[in-house]
Amino acid sequence: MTDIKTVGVIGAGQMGSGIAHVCALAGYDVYLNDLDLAKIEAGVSTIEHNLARQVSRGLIDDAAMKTALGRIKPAESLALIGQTDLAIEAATENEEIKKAIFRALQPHLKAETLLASNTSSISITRLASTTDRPERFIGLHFMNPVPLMKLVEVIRGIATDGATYERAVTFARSLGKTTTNAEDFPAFIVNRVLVPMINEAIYTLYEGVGTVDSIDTAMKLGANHPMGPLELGDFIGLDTVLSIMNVLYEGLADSKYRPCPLLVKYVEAGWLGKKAGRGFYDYRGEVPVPTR
Ligand SMILES: CC(=O)CC(=O)SCCNC(=O)CCNC(=O)[C@H](O)C(C)(C)COP(=O)(O)OP(=O)(O)OC[C@H]1O[C@@H](n2cnc3c(N)ncnc32)[C@H](O)[C@@H]1OP(=O)(O)O
Ligand SMILES: NC(=O)C1=CN([C@@H]2O[C@H](COP(=O)(O)OP(=O)(O)OC[C@H]3O[C@@H](n4cnc5c(N)ncnc54)[C@H](OP(=O)(O)O)[C@@H]3O)[C@@H](O)[C@H]2O)C=CC1
Repeated sequence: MTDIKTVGVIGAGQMGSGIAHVCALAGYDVYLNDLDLAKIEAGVSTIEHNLARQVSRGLIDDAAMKTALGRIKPAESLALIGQTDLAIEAATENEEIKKAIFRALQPHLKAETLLASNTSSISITRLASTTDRPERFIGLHFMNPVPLMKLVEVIRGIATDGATYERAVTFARSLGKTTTNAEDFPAFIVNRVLVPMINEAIYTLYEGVGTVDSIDTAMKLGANHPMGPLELGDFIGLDTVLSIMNVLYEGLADSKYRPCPLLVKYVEAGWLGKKAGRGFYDYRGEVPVPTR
């Protein structure tokens, strides 16, 4: 059993809302924070939509949905997050943003609060070093979409102690997740393997080897991937894909990780994928339409 009762989630985007969703369903009281109340409310309505989908599929009942929603409280101030037993940061994949969040949270933290980051790629050791408790700081890397994906990667920074690791693993398992241990190197395991594959698919498009449709169809039917790599890039968010490639490129100092210029162009255009309405597909109509 976990001794954690309350969970704070910072960032109410696709991952923060998913983490709040599974925590509330598992019985935790959740405080959800973002830059303003409108963003928190948007996160809560995403959770409501995704819980309703689980009800319609017979995975949970109506009462469980209502109880879970009742457990999620908006936290406009980080002061509320600092009083939780476990604070999970799930804001934009940018090291400076994440460090600024942990610095701002610092004065509000109760002594026992455990800190976690859902970062996809950034050093847990570096993020932990901005806090007063690197021994109680850990990477809890959930997968997207959180309610459906079984894995949580657990990443210890250089100073993370054994008790924190055990508590984090017990917590993730209490959400019905399976954990794997990854060492603290750029992008850990899943994204070290997955994101260069997505970047390579974008090079394949850039070099004219295939179209959006032929590349995704090839990988879905030829390699049994549930989503094609370009659809998956859009699903993750192309800003996040680019950030991860940059962390790999800089952190491993190897040119094989250079981000594809076409990926950079899409991000510069604000075509960030599904969450922005447009990426390698245009999602604004009835069905997604390839943009190349
Ligand atoms: C970047 C990182 O740091 C790490 C990562 O997470 S990498 C990404 C890892 N994830 C993947 O690789 C996912 C690959 N895709 C899949 O496995 C499958 O397509 C899937 C599990 C996502 C969906 O499978 P499915 O249930 O057969 O699809 P379907 O019922 O049609 O649902 C698809 C839709 O529901 C979402 N979804 C379904 N149930 C959901 C739930 N309970 N909560 C949230 N989203 C849900 C999907 O994202 C998608 O959205 P829309 O319908 O709103 O457009
Ligand atoms: N997308 C994915 O598939 C996965 C992502 N991750 C990781 O999860 C994290 C979040 O990603 P994701 O949910 O996809 O991104 P989103 O862009 O969907 O959400 C990020 C949210 O954080 C908000 N935010 C930015 N700065 C702050 C701040 N200072 N305080 C509070 N909230 C802030 C953003 O607001 P605004 O939009 O106004 O900037 C936005 O609402 C990243 O670290 C990412 O790498 C991990 C696993 C999978």
